[in-house]
Amino acid sequence: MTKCGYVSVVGRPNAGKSSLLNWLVGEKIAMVSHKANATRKRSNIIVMHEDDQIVFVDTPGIHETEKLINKFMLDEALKAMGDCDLILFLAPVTDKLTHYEDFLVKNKKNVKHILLLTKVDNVTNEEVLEKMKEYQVHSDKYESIIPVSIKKGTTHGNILDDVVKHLPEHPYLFDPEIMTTEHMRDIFKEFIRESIFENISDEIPYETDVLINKVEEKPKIDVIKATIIVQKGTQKGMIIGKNAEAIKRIGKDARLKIEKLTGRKCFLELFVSIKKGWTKDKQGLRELGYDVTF
Ligand SMILES: Nc1nc2c(ncn2[C@@H]2O[C@H](COP(=O)(O)OP(=O)(O)OP(=O)(O)O)[C@@H](O)[C@H]2O)c(=O)[nH]1
Repeated sequence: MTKCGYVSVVGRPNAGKSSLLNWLVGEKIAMVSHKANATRKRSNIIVMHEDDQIVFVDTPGIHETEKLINKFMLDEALKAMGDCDLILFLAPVTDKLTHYEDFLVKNKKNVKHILLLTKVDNVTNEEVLEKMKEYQVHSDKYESIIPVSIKKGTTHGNILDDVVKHLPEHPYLFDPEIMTTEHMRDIFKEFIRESIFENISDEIPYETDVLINKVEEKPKIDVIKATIIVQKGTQKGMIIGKNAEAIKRIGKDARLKIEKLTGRKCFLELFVSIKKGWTKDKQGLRELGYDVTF
């Protein structure tokens, strides 16, 4: 009998969740960003490990703030934690234990979890061992503790073998041929958002979102039209940039990512539109495709 189950990837913003998932999948599907809070919506990422199937649920970082968009993110993270068979808790090696201890309190259903110490390339081996010793006070709570470095490339096998050990015997939940249950449109949207984060400094990227207006598959090329939504005119100016240089860079970066994923040529046309206060407005969030239920 095959093993198959849901695994939530949880940790504070910037803990390295998307990087880890990308690395495990070996394809650029989950969104990676240098800034916190880039991952807003949950997405399933399916990894076949030998004959077993792992369904990773990417969750936003757990944190509390005032803005509605952030409340939604916390809600999603907690929902994912309660519903899964296993949690991978990511703790950057330089973090104090407090984030992990907060998580233990929030993990009300006591879902089994593996503790991953991330970014271990930032410190010496002695410091890694020292941190692992600190976590020993909680050794009755986690299944195992694994140091990870995406930069140095610790072997995937260890993590996936360990994950599968804790999954139930179950038939596949998804067709093994598909990498993700996310609609292609959602992936294109994430690529464009990621390119905004990479090209625009400041707080602006947090106040933008992207709508995919149209995807048309022509015989030799995919034509994608998308709108970047901002809150104010000044932000629109920043996104477009002097002589439209910024938006050209965003468009080019996003197009290359899309072409790499689909293996096809792509024509990406970007528009910018102003929609005041969308991060605080439930209807506005719904229109952007967020499933707001609270
Ligand atoms: N040195 C080092 N940096 C890493 C490693 N893994 C991730 N990073 C960096 O850490 C930053 C955050 O990584 P992400 O994968 O976007 O983090 P996240 O937890 O998904 O962040 P949110 O989406 O904001 O919740 C990026 O700049 C990564 O390049 C690692 O193993 N070593």
